[in-house]
Amino acid sequence: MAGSGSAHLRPADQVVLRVQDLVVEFPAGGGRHVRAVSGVGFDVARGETLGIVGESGCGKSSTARALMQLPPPRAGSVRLDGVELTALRGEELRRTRRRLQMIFQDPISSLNPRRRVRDIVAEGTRVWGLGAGRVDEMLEAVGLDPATAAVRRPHEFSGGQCQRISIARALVPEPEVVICDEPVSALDVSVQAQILGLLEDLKERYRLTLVFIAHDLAVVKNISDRILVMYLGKVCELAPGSALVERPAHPYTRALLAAIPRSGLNLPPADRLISGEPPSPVTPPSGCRFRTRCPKAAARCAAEEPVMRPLGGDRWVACHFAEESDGRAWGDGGQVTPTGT
Ligand SMILES: Nc1ncnc2c1ncn2[C@@H]1O[C@H](COP(=O)(O)OP(=O)(O)OP(=O)(O)O)[C@@H](O)[C@H]1O
Repeated sequence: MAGSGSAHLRPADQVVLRVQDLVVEFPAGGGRHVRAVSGVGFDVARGETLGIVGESGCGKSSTARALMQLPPPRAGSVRLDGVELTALRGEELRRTRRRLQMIFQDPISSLNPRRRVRDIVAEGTRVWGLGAGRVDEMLEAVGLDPATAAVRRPHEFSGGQCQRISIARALVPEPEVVICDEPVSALDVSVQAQILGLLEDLKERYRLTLVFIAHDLAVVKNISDRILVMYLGKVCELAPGSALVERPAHPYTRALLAAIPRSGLNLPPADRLISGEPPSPVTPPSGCRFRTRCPKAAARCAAEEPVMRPLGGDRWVACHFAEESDGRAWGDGGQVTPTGT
């Protein structure tokens, strides 16, 4: 058990997706392993949008793929409506996975360039035996004209339009949960807002539950009901979106917020809050993984790994020294030391 604890998980009957003690590993040469995800746990209520944020390499995509069982995690539990996905194989897994679909970061490379849009979006209708009318319905739902869009190929569309096609393809199998892995990161800022708005509309219209992954807290803060912050393969904070933004408890969350221009918080400039790269997940620091970059690190942080503990108001944090704060308390100019020092 990797230390994040399970106290922050809700009873299973209140959630549609429940993830517990998730571990994802990759071979790192010389018989060693990268533990990309190290004991992550969270749950998502039906109709909720859970944002997952953290720097590049913190394990967001590995978590997303493990939810889909692509590939199955090294350890841990992923329950969809109480069904343990990690225990399913073959046809049973394929059938259950229909209810869980994914949208990827790079819309252009995730679409087969040789196929016409109708065939790309229709993939799910053939696999799942759904009527072809679903293709036109989904293209319309994402704001594309089926009459003209369906016969064209991906290279004839802009990045934003390609992401609309990806979203249509993901919605064809009538999923309950959609995992959006950095769906706007590759798009122009002007297009990002349109795609975010579209996802929110589709969520309402098709009663979807969303897991929304981004490295940029500015992107998730407006669309997430709750936000989970990851650092080096672990959860460090989980809270309702507004509370997390207004009263960040974990020093790492504060650093992420400080990186957002005009965040409204009285935080020191981003470059004073966090610097350097995260340590390697092959050899993570002892105790708290953030301690090598944390301005508040103390001896206890190296000796004892913090577990998730409640702060009230459905806020949870894995930090020995996190306190109730309205954000202003952070304006003390704390200096994050570079990695490895
Ligand atoms: N196929 C792989 N083989 C080896 N290591 C991997 C593999 N995929 C991911 N990793 C490593 O696992 C860790 C987590 O990567 P992951 O892609 O899940 O993070 P992320 O937060 O999604 O980052 P990004 O936004 O850059 O994709 C990183 O250290 C990464 O180098």
